[in-house]
Amino acid sequence: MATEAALPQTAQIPVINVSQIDASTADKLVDAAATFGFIFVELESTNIDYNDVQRMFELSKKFFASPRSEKAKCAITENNKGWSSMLSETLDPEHQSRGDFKEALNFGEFADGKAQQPMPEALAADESYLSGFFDSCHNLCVRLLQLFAMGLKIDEDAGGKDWFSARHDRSGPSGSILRLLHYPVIPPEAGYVPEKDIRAGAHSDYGSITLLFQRPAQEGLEILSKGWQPVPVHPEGVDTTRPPPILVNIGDLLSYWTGGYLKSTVHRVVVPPSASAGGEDRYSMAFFCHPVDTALLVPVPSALLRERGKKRGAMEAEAEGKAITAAEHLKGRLAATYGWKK
Ligand SMILES: O=C(O)CCC(=O)C(=O)O
Ligand SMILES: [Fe+2]
Repeated sequence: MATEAALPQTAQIPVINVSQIDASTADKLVDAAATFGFIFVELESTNIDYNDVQRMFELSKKFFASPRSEKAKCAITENNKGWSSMLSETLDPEHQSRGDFKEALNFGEFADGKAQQPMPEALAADESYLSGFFDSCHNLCVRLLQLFAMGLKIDEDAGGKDWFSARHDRSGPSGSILRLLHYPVIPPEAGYVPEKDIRAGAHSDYGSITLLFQRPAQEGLEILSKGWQPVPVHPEGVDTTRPPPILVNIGDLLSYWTGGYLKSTVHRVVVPPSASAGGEDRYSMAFFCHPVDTALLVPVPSALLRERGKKRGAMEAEAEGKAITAAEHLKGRLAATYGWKK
């Protein structure tokens, strides 16, 4: 359920401190998610250590710099795990000959510190470290899901603040993915055209919530809100000497689950014109949090949604006796994107 957020031209995505699990933080998060679908979360207010973010970016660089033949051994498969390069479906065919605009490495859930997919040679020694970072991202998502549940005023007798997190408890397989992204610089002689050289095509994310880690001075993300609006790495009011805040956005599944109340906002990546004159490669990292595959997307028992929600998404499906699971929701979204058979 991708929508265009009602973000006024001049509005800023709010920056929220999530160190407290309390009603005021919860209300701020839900407000931002219902208005913009995007929220900045102060990194220092989370369980994630900036040294780990930086080390992850070092590992990412190391992997993407490794020989193509090695990366190809971990090529992405239908389970959405592995390395993909130049996602051609996101690019205008007239630009195909330019080569790679973007490559990515997706890690699914680890089990006891072990990847459940071919491990790239360049990262083999860091498998348990990557698994630990995956866990930290998941734990932050659990905290955010608790805050969302509080802000939505989920009925206490139905599970209250733990209603979403109980459905993201890692008791079974899930679609959660940790993704490393690399956008190589386009050489100036390639005739860079900012409006055409889209590095990641317009899309919305599939899962519950996404954490996006951006690097200082590596802008490029834009969100669709009455036209394309650039998203800064350091928003106004956050000193550039501080770690960039984590950008959190709502995915299609959580939007579907809440009848569209929380917005899954369309976004894309361009490399700003200033980068055209010999800029640097852009690296980013995303953690896509999904419920366990078996979670049934029934209407959220929320006082706020009963009051303000629309009979859409999970609310409509339930009324028709067609509630789907998280796995079915994801399968539908992947099939729509990659043309894989349902
Ligand atoms: O690289 C970015 O900044 C955004 C990536 C993204 O939106 C995605 O992978 O879903
Ligand atoms: Fe995205």
